[in-house]
Amino acid sequence: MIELEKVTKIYGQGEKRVVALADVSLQIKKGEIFGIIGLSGAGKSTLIRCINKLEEPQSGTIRLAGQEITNLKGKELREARRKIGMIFQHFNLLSSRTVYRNVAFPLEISGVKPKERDERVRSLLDLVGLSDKINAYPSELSGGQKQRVGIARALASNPEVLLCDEATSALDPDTTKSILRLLQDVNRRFGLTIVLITHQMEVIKEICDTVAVIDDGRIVEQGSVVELFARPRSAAARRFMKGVLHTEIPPEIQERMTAEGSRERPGKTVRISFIGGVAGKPIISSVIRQFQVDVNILYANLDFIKNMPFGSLIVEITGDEAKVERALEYLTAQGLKLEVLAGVGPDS
Ligand SMILES: Nc1ncnc2c1ncn2[C@@H]1O[C@H](COP(=O)(O)OP(=O)(O)OP(=O)(O)O)[C@@H](O)[C@H]1O
Repeated sequence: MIELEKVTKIYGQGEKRVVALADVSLQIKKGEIFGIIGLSGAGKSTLIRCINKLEEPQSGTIRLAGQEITNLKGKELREARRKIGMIFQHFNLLSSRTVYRNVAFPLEISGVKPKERDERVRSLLDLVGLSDKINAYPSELSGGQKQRVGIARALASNPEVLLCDEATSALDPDTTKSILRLLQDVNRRFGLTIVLITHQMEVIKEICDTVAVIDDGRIVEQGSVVELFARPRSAAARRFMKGVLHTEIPPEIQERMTAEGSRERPGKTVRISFIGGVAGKPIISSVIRQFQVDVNILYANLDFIKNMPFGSLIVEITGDEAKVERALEYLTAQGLKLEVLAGVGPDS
């Protein structure tokens, strides 16, 4: 749906030269929710502004639904832009217009007849759950309600793509969730492609299918969200995930792992990470039964990435050394990721 090939955008010259995007290539598929995550100044806004041609890259190509937009002008550019809706961090509503007239605005500009316009505005406000605020002014709305108006307005001209520029960054966590649910809903209902830029990994984890990590103007990693969480390759991705997944070993467990005499029998302390289906299987009890080892759970954490269970357990597996080894092999064969944190002989 959207393809970027070696897009480079440079601001300024000489000492003031800033490479905001360096050789950025991305492929965003029709109907997916694609997240772009990066720190402040990484180049996210520049990227999204290049996609709707508010910025002109120095080199590279950008295609939207197969059409190269880089050289479009006038009527053709307007037509292409109509395929793209956009929502913003600070909503960008017109303060002197009511909710109804904010949503009607793009339809007025494109000359949609009053009756059709009225029907469309009312159905959009119904979709975003704001029918009761139809005559309110933006100043009378909460942040979440303002963003709902923004979404209704962006959808007014039936776009194929919705660009979201830090759309939930100004909202509290509960409101963020409700806005993300709404975006997911419109994505599913209309097959709308959503491109979302954010610095919040929670947002990526909650609704994105695919993610690209941007760092200092470069895409350092891209792929499915589940894959990113299971096996982050870049330092930037790992940094973003730290606060989200609680995979850090709690200090109490660290202490226990290093304390003398904490383990009476030989064994290993292992971190087991899992994703998806295995979460529903009784793997631990199978290990105990099949290999006659003891399993002591020291720490457990279960989370969800887009409704997919994702978790980690820290366990002590003790018993006969060969059986412990076989138990670990069995766990690996079940598709679990194992990391030995400490172990073999009894602590003494
Ligand atoms: N109009 C401009 N003129 C000069 N430099 C710019 C301009 N716009 C952005 N930059 C620079 O380009 C780099 C990328 O900026 P950009 O706004 O795309 O980052 P960002 O990831 O969106 O950051 P934030 O999350 O803070 O909005 C930054 O170093 C920024 O200072």
